[in-house]
Amino acid sequence: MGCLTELFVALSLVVVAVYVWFYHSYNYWYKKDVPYLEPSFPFGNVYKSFAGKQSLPLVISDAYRQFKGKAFGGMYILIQPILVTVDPDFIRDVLVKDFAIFHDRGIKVDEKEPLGKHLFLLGGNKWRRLRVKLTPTFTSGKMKMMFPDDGGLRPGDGAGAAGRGGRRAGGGAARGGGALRHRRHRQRRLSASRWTASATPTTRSGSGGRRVFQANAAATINFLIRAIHPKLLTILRVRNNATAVSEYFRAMVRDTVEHREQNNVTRNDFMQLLIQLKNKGCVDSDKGGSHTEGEEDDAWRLSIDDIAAQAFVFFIAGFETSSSTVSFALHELAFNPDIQARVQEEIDAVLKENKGEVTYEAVNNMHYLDKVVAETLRKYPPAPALSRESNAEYQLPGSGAILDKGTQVFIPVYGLHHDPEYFPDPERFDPERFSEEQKAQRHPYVYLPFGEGPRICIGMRFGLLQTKVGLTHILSKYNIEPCEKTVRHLSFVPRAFVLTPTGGIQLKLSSRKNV
Ligand code: HEM
Repeated sequence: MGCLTELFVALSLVVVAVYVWFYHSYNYWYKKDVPYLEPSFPFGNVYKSFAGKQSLPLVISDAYRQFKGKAFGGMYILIQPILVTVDPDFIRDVLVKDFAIFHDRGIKVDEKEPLGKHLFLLGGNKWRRLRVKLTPTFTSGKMKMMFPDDGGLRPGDGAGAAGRGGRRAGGGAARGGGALRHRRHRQRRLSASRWTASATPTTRSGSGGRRVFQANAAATINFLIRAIHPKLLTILRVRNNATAVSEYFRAMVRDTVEHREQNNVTRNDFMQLLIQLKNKGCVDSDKGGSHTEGEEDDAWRLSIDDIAAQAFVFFIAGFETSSSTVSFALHELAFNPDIQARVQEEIDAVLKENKGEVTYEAVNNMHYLDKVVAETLRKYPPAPALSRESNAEYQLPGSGAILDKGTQVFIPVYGLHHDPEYFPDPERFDPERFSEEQKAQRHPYVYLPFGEGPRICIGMRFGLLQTKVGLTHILSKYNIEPCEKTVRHLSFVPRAFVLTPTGGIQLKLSSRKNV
């Protein structure tokens, strides 16, 4: 009995100590005189995210609406104070002017995870050096090179591992009409995600890729423990669910490299460029021959694990983002038949001029399609928030407050894109928001689907290209309409980091018999 009482007293003391510790932490923004949202024990301001009701980037975008009128505001992920930017001038400072202080994302790299050392996660000099090496893999010359001579990127054209292990999908899947489902693949159904996976050269099959995106409770718990203190992950020996994915990916990259090197196979894809970085430390110039982009860098050739990590990030960053954009665009076009007709008219005219071929130049000549994609990325930004971390103390603009070193700063992209001050009637789908006149009237830092500054999405041009090529192929052959299962106003999966529609997107495709 005595023992039980002691245990009870000890437990009560622990609970009280934790409570006091949390409440003490919740004074952080108050003491700095920074406007903040009132936190509640123990989740701070992210209960909805913890409970699986709303994703963290969307919780942050809601906070943006509450801070509107101020330059920034503070909130808490459990007890971790984070700053949300509101004023577009301040956003420009964080992303560009004061990049030297905010060059990292504040996401810790797991040193034991070989695939973790990729461009998105690395910080400081490691990031800078890698970014310089990888930038030449995304030139317009390289993009062009990835177009096959017979009419552009298509489902199944992915090459490399995708060609060997992947199943061909898409092409005839929706022939004669059918429903388009985003996220799940069934035979005879056209899948936007399957299409972009095959254009990114590292997939064995769509389902392998899918595992990377499986959002689950374990990932959320991992994230929250990290928010209390990153070291707790090591102390508690919490492994994220990445191990199986990591092994799968590394084996696939090793197989592909070995296959190409042993059989002298070369292909026009990212993997080939990564192999050049492994063997020479730089990629061949767009001019061909022995020219290289930059000097050969013997001191740092990428290791096989380095290239696996980059292939992995190209896949995760390029797969769901572009395929969701195709799906979201088709969803909006189904409900806006006049816009659909106009974009189809443009596609038909440009393809006619190009003898029916979907070439790099043809896609770049589709100016209305460009606006449709831009408006899709406004309404549905695949990355609904950006993050940065301060690496030094920082004077907050128009305030006496100093941001401490190591504070995470979030830029609420979704909130900005849905702010009626910048995009009147934000739920309306209107590509004309991206006419030259309207763009010139807007602050440039309120539209950030690819981020901005030196850390802007490195694959932006490729992402836009594969999205437009996908839409061109689909819209040149099919009319898109809502079907009985279509939901007009989409909601989003709460545990996903990339904006993902709950229940997928379901639409009716019917053959355009007149073309
Ligand atoms: C519609 C398609 C895409 C969207 C909306 C998108 C969006 C983004 C965003 C918002 C960021 C963060 C930028 C920042 O923090 O300022 C990012 C980073 C990145 N993206 Fe993309 N992305 C897309 C396609 C791609 C593709 C196709 C690839 C590669 C093949 C790619 C590779 C990357 C990489 C490696 C980074 C990290 C860059 C760095 O930290 O230096 N993305 N992307």
